[in-house]
Amino acid sequence: MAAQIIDGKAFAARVRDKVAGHVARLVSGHGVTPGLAVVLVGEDPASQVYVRSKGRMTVEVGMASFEHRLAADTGETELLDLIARLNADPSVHGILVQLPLPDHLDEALVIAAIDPAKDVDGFHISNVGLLATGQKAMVPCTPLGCLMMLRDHLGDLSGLEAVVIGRSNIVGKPMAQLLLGDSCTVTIAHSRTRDLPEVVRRADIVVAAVGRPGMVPGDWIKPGATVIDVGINRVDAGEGKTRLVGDCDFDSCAAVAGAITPVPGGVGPMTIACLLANTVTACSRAHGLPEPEGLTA
Ligand SMILES: Nc1nc2c(c(=O)[nH]1)N[C@@H](CN(C=O)c1ccc(C(=O)N[C@@H](CCC(=O)O)C(=O)O)cc1)CN2
Repeated sequence: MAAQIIDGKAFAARVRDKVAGHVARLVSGHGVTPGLAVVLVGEDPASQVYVRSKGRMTVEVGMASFEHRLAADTGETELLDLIARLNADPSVHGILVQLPLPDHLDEALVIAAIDPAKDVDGFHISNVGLLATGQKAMVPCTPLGCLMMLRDHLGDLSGLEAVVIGRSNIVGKPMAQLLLGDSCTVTIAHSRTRDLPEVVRRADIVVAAVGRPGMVPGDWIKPGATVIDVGINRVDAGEGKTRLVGDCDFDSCAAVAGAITPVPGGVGPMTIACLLANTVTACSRAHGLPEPEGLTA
């Protein structure tokens, strides 16, 4: 069986079009322009690329982009002061601090300083709690993107067996909450899980989010299952070059699965599209206006 390839790049473009439509309605109907502030501390090359893409795409959908680039040795007080100013700024509806932060900064403290209503990453403990209790939350962008692709591909997810491999706060745990919210039977597997291959073989939906290149081989996959590969791992491609691979061994998984996301071009592009979706949602909520349809969990 050859799996259907779920084209995250094309899906993300459709999500951005929907966001642009909602932004246009906010601007023309209510005189409100959603604004997203992105804070980058230091010069991590991958983060610089992501932040540049975020700024460009924010402007492309008609929103205001505020970029704050701080030196790698920026102190906690200076960063917290900036967040306090962004929290108080009515033209800023979404705040994102690009991760990872330099080692001397306390990530949990910095995230806790963001106004939960502007926390478009969905990492603030208030949003984590709201999601876990099935209430209206800001939902982390990568899992939200995975959920959108799953719903689009499978329709109703209720009753399906889902296995999430990885228990990070950013992907694994919120992904499991979202799947539970859609009435899947959810298992979170991790490095201590006994007989991981057998656990994964039960799954109608596999979400791999461990950051280990090619860890999931095709013989772990139930025939016809939907495989969402969140891994973005840069590996040696010889001759001084590198290439990106996922957590799943693509060829062997694609031979068994019903559908699979590629790396690159799968989950990755959905992360930024969902950040834009969360920003327009945050703006709508801040102004007591209807939320965009199809862009939330
Ligand atoms: N505050 C946050 N920091 C980070 C997040 C996040 O959601 N919030 N996620 C990642 C990085 N990230 C966005 O910030 C991100 C990662 C990957 C992609 C993407 O489009 N990847 C492409 C490949 C790009 C490449 O060639 O390197 C793909 O998979 O096709 C977008 C955004 C960590 N930090």
